[in-house]
Amino acid sequence: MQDIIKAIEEASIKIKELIETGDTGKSEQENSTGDTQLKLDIASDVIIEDIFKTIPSIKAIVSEEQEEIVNLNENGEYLIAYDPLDGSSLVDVNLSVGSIYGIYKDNFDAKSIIASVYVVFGPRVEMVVAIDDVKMYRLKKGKFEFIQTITLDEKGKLNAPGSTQNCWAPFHKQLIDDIFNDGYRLRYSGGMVPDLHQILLKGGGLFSYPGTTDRPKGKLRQLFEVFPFAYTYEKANGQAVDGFKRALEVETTHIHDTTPCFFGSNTEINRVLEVYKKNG
Ligand SMILES: O=P(O)(O)OC[C@H]1O[C@](O)(COP(=O)(O)O)[C@@H](O)[C@@H]1O
Ligand SMILES: [Mg+2]
Ligand SMILES: [Mg+2]
Repeated sequence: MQDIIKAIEEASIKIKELIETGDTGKSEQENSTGDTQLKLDIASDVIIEDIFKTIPSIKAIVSEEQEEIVNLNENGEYLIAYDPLDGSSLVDVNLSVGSIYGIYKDNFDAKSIIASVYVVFGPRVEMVVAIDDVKMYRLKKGKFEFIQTITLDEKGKLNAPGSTQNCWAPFHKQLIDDIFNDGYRLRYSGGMVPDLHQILLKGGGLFSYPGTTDRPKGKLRQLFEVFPFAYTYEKANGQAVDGFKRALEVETTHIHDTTPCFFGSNTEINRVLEVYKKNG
């Protein structure tokens, strides 16, 4: 596993350079989810794939930006699903973005995830590794230094409500309104990595990306986005659910499947489960 973490560190140093100097324009291509790919999405995907190809312990990889699984080493132990540049459309307005990696064994599905890593590219570059616990590292002078272990409080103060609000179910809108009426503060940048990183570091709160009338299964992708963060939140003493059950119990039928998702500390997630149980 250490070889994979080192590979992610190496890729992140290159992606940082790419973000700082690369072209933020659109490419001519779409990915499997139908998003127009930015040149930065494609270039960061190439950086990661080229580095992962040199690691013998990786059996196969799949990227949010590619259609198919890429087999690497027959005898490799690990499968990695990754989102090379999450929130890439925020680079041109100079907001934070990230990379997300889910490390799986045997199958690309929720019950096979065994570790998760994400990297935030903001004013500083930070890497968060969840294996048995959740550890944060910061890039300083070309090296990732350990900074702290992350754990969530039982209850937080932040609310990050995602997706198109005029497509929310009325009970979901009521839930979000009630949370604001209880004094929670709005914190939503449109980048899943910095938004979830903020909630983790500020002790807790709620990030939601529900199913909506325009996207009943939500927007966020199971293997590349939801399961890795679900793993991290659970290891940090929080929870991640699809409204009704643990996100890590959601079935995957296709590598690019999406799911509604909610991440947070225990008080907020229990509140979501209660409301969805009554209305779902
Ligand atoms: O603009 P919306 O609908 O709230 O969606 C925001 C979400 O979409 C994403 O940007 C999707 O990720 P990509 O940029 O990798 O496609 C998440 O980072 C973010 O949480
Ligand atoms: Mg993404
Ligand atoms: Mg992406």
